[in-house]
Amino acid sequence: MSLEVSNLDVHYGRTRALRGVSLAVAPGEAVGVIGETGSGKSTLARAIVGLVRPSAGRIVVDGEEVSAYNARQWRALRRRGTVQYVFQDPLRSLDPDLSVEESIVEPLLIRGGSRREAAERARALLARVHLDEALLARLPGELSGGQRQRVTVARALVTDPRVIILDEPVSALDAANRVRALEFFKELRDGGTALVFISHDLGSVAGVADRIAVLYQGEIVEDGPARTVVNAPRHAYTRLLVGSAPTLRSAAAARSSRADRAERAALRELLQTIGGQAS
Ligand SMILES: Nc1ncnc2c1ncn2[C@@H]1O[C@H](COP(=O)(O)OP(=O)(O)OP(=O)(O)O)[C@@H](O)[C@H]1O
Repeated sequence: MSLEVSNLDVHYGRTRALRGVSLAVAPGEAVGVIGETGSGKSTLARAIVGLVRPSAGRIVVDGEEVSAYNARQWRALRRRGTVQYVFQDPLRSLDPDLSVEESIVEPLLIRGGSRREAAERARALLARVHLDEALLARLPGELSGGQRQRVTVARALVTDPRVIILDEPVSALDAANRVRALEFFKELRDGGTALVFISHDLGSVAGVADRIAVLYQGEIVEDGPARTVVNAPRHAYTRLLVGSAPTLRSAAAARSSRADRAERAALRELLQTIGGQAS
């Protein structure tokens, strides 16, 4: 397993934000963690990258029990970049004063790589996320939202992480960019990276997640193959999520003649990947 979380509890003072959470993600597997606001999604992600300390339970990354690490070991692990956390807001993870190239190469330079090698790697990574090299000289403020998100992903990839946690990876993207992003995440997953998608919207990650875990009030109430969770949810809360998922629900609206063709094609593709039907 690339990531194994077992019986994790996290407290903030007297608030118990996570209760006995267990989640395993294999290399080349994509798991969606879905839950409403306050359900504990960010807390889980933050615990996995060592930003909050669990009060009980274990976290094992690539065979190492990181939940037992001290601050120095965490710093070393972060420098290696074995686990990467891509924040929901790309502007939060990109320094506004650094060019795209500088942002991408920074983690490599911190690890002691040469500037020349780092620049070559930045070019290769930009191509990997399907962005033009002409963007290397731009500042984050000079990019579109979709381009910025791809730059943050390129930056996360620079350390060849075993696990990438993506917070709301497609929620802010339009239909065409969403489909492109999902295709790219599939390529990453197929290359052996373990992916964890965090979202409040089941529909937005159902097309790429192999498995979906539903987090409700700090507990995982359902965990199963994405198709099963979407088509035959067992828990009442999951049924509510399926019913209210904007992307899944809007599939019906997209069938109407008013819906624009690109949106309809994107939705069809999304639904096909999870075994649904769109005409
Ligand atoms: N630093 C903190 N101090 C105290 N309580 C916190 C802190 N961070 C989160 N919480 C509480 O822990 C619970 C889980 O919060 P968390 O941010 O993990 O939820 P979330 O599912 O990520 O929500 P959202 O989708 O709104 O980001 C909530 O009740 C929240 O109020």
